[in-house]
Amino acid sequence: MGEALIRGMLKAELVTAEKIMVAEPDSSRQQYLTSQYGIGVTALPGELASFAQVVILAVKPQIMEPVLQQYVAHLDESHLIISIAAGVTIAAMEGVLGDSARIIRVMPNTPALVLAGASALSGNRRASEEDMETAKALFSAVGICVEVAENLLDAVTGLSGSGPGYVFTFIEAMVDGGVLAGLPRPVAEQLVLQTVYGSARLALETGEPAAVLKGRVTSPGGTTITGIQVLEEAGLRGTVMTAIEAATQRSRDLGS
Ligand SMILES: NC(=O)C1=CN([C@@H]2O[C@H](COP(=O)(O)OP(=O)(O)OC[C@H]3O[C@@H](n4cnc5c(N)ncnc54)[C@H](O)[C@@H]3O)[C@@H](O)[C@H]2O)C=CC1
Ligand SMILES: O=C(O)[C@@H]1CCC=N1
Repeated sequence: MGEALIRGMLKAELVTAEKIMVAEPDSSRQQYLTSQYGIGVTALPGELASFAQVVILAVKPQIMEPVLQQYVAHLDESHLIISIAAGVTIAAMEGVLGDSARIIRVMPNTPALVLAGASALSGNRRASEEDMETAKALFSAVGICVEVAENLLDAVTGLSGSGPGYVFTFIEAMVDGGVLAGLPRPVAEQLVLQTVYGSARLALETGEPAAVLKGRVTSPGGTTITGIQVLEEAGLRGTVMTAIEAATQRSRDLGS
């Protein structure tokens, strides 16, 4: 996800490559990032802290605490700390960095890579209005960005953070359905991706509720309502809701 943000921010021309440095312990990843994006790389927390005014934490939640311990001696109130880690609370980060740290949590998603991300953020009391505007500018450059209360970030993670995973699973299933109906897979893939893209654009650009837009597809006694009946009988809606609640709970568990 960190790389998606790098690519998105460079593509949005929000920052130039020389303004970005990545702390990455894996030397092969270091070489890849430098050659791919022309950005600075280091394995040294001190070098990163000296270079950056905004530090984006994009390591897995399971290792956030030990990683913060590596940085605590190098970070101070001059740094804006932005974490994209699922579940890791501001309080947990303040527990390592101290309660004078300026911390903002953001939950983005991978479409940020093509400037179509969905992010939500929440800051601690030390994060100034300017800090919040900085974070909003960073993540608005790669999609939409909304502010929520921190206790809703688990729901954001379960919904839009993980959401591309649900959508890609549905896309896979639709493509397989097209193949089952006799279409060559490449043709089915092309049609499915455009259908999902077009449907999302139709909803975004008309602002009409999904139920209304669905109504315009479901001809009486037609094919669509026949297919939807199967989805409803299989409990599609309830299953999707349960999946999002389960992912939300996983986010809570990662933070506990
Ligand atoms: N993958 C996604 O769609 C999203 C992920 N996130 C969050 O982003 C974070 C990263 O997730 P992924 O990108 O999926 O994991 P990842 O494993 O692809 O990336 C984590 C990166 O951290 C690096 N790393 C490990 N130890 C390090 C250290 N000591 N110092 C610096 N870098 C270190 C790894 O080399 C790796 O490149 C997680 O906290 C996740 O919750 C948030 C939103 C969406
Ligand atoms: O699956 C995960 O834990 C990460 C956080 C949201 C999307 N991917």
